[in-house]
Amino acid sequence: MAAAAAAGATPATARKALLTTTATLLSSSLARSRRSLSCSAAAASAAPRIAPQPPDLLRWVQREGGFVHPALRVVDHPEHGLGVSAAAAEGDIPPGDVLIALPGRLPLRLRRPAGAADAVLVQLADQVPEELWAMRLGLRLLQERAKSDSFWWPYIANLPETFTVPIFFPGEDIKNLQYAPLLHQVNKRCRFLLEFEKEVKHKLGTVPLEDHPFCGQDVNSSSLGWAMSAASTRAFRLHGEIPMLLPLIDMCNHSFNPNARIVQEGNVDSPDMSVVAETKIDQNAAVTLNYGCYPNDFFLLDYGFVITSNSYDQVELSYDGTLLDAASMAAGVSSPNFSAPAKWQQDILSQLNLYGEGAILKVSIGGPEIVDGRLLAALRVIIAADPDAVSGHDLKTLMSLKEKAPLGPAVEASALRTVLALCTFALQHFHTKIMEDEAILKREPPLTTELAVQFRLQKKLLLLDVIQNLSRRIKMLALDKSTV
Ligand SMILES: C[S@@+](CC[C@H](N)C(=O)[O-])C[C@H]1O[C@@H](n2cnc3c(N)ncnc32)[C@H](O)[C@@H]1O
Repeated sequence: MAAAAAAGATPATARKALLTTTATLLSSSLARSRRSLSCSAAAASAAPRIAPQPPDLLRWVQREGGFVHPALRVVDHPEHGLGVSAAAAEGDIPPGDVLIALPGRLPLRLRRPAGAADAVLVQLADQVPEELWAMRLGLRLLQERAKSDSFWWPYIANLPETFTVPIFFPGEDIKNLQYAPLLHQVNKRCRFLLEFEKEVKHKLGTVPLEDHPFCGQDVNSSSLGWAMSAASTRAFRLHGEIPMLLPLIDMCNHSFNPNARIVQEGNVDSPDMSVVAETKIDQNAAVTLNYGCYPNDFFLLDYGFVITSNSYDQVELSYDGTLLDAASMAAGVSSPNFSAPAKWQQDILSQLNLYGEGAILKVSIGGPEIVDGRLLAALRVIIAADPDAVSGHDLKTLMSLKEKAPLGPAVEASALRTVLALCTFALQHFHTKIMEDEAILKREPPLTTELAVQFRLQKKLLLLDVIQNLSRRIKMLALDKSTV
């Protein structure tokens, strides 16, 4: 098991290319029928908008046949950027009231090709791996952003000019994350953008101007990064379906205890989207949606923010026999055999998908489970070392921390102590101490530093929480034993 937190960095060239402000206007004959795709690096404070004085988004939605509750306003939130709030003096909004409704033509998404330019765009989108769905939608956004007469211009003009996602972090702050799984994802995205820039340039090099999806404008990793980030920070994928951008609805900020939810009606080709009050919304209160119950890796990578005390946050580990032997030895297990499990143990590990071909070795600590069920079951089974003791228990029982000591208090205490050792190993992989991180944050560093340091601090605090929780359980086991 390799503890995951370790420093690494995005290749300098990748970062440089993404941070370079680039906007190359090509043929002057098209200059009046298109808008610049210029992008800049992450801002130090709340992001400015694409247009310095953007049109009123709320009025545009109403003009185009949408509904906006009369109490709603778009307001600046000191920490979350713009947001939707209920105005004072309009009275509370009762649960069930419709807050925003968008007719089917307002959501922006990839569409069936309606011409040669669309066909080229779809061909480009087909080259993007499914996991980077935000880039596919981003291409469509970039297509509309390039047009001077886009139907969606009032929406696009209100989009942030910059994003605080880590692909735009300066190199120092990428290093400041100190957490290998996220560094891996950031590197992957940066590399993809650089490669994709080449593919896009190659493809568009032979496309006639009238079929060019970006009105003849140059597209580089910087503008592609802007588009991917605009989509990942704002798109909704309801019921796992095609992602889409929902004007105005995407001004609502996130909360794990939201007071509103999105409802989708109509058919797939013309979805009618609305936001409905889930609870009473007080005057002046922000309208919030739940973006999902995910770890901070997801929120930082896709949305550019970190949630403190996020109960869904996790530290990722890789199931590895050698490290587990070391951890269980540190926990006082006399002769652990994680590196060489017996045949009957191999069978159970295979059922847990931790052994054999196609095994998924990624496990986690933290989140609602506290200890990944697959990891906990593996620890219990290997430490028990007795097939008869294990045989009477199903996998569900072995995977649950709620099941108190299914294989007896001695096995349980050793398994939990092994997790404690893993937490300690993981803590040691961070280069800084909690107190150092807290001191950095007190000095109010630049936003990207703050995000990186807050991200790693939250991981460490999570590990400490798990250590405290498991220590309590081990004490209880000892008490139970002495009572017996
Ligand atoms: C769908 S947009 C919401 C509108 C956005 N605040 C704006 O200014 O356009 C999502 C973005 O809002 C910000 N945001 C939303 N919820 C947040 C929260 N709970 N904490 C911090 N930032 C938040 C993040 O920048 C995120 O990428």
